[in-house]
Amino acid sequence: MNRNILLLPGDGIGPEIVSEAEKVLRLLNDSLSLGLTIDHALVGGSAIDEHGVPLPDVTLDKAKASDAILLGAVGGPKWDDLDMAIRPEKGLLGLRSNLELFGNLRPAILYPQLADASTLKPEVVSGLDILIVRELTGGIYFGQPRGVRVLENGDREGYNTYVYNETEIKRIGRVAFEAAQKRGGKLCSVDKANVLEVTVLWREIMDELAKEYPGVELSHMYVDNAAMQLVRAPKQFDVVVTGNMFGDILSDAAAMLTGSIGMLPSASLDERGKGMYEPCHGSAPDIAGQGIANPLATILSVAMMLRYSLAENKAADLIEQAVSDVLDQGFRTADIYSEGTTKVSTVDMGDAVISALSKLV
Ligand SMILES: NC(=O)c1ccc[n+]([C@@H]2O[C@H](COP(=O)([O-])OP(=O)(O)OC[C@H]3O[C@@H](n4cnc5c(N)ncnc54)[C@H](O)[C@@H]3O)[C@@H](O)[C@H]2O)c1
Ligand SMILES: CC(C)[C@H](C(=O)O)[C@@H](O)C(=O)O
Ligand SMILES: [Mg+2]
Repeated sequence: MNRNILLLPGDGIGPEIVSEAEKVLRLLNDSLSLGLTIDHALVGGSAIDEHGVPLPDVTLDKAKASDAILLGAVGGPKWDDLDMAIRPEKGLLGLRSNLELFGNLRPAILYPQLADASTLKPEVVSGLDILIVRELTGGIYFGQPRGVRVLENGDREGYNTYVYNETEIKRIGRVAFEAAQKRGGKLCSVDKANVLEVTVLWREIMDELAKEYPGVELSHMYVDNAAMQLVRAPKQFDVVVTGNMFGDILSDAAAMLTGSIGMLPSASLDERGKGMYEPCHGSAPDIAGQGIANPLATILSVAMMLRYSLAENKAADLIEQAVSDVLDQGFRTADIYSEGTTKVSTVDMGDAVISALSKLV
């Protein structure tokens, strides 16, 4: 069966990490005869430089025609002064909304070999395995009206709208309940229902859904407490479900529990399981071009792609095993380096995964 995979390297470290992930994908494609056709396109700042817009029609058309997409990262100081409507980030947001990728899965798993790399005490994070389910196409990111206006007194006022309708809450809720059902059976819904009406509705709907999933134990937590609990006792969580902005923030915090944001992959899925896969981190302009970025989050995103969009579970398992083997061998990029391990570059880390994978296929 032929499947089309679109690679969108993007900006900053994006091209560096996506080319390591591409090596992994090509090796598996060849050795397991996965029938994947791999194409590339521009998004974000690189698309602005070439086409004047962050999401050119040619990229969107290719994305719509593909079976799965792998994205590196977008953005960087070069484009920070552009109008909001044409910033690189709009390219990513446009892909998410045009493809209706509302269900964002961000698993934070601590590889035991990295217990020392986390800034938290090993006993706090060892064995950590949590899943953040973030709503990705609604909330304050997309609510209208939005903008900056001038008031009668001449003051400028910025405004955004935090809005969720029942349908949007229900569909992300179902993704989270179903994930919890397959995992540890615990779901924590994170909101700000003590202040924001939109999240009062969110909480009501999660309670209604809970009746359909008797095997899942639902709890609620305010987002400020959730941020604190994530660093105090993260292992109390199994699945966390939350809105777009809270999920963005909490997943970066969760990333540090795993040692580095360079370890956190993600899947963004539509109703039918078509997906875009990307590391949770950004384009890291501070280290771009130095060849030191950690490619593992992107490589692990390929594993999620194989599992969720391509039903190639064996290939996905092999990638995760290879990553674990490489960590066992002591290879570390700078962000996860600790004494006694071997510091390697982005390309060396990619090569180490390829070499571990070659022994497994
Ligand atoms: N999905 C995306 O495309 C995405 C996500 C987040 C931020 N961004 C964009 O990226 C740009 C930079 O944002 P930021 O600095 O706030 O966040 P960032 O995630 O790019 O970087 C934060 C810190 O983490 C480090 N880091 C990130 N990824 C790493 C990796 N793979 N290996 C080692 N270290 C890594 C960076 O060096 C930096 O110190 C902005 O333009 C932002 O809008 C894009
Ligand atoms: C770049 C930005 C639009 C994006 C977000 O806020 O969703 C990023 O931070 C992420 O976590 O994927
Ligand atoms: Mg983010």
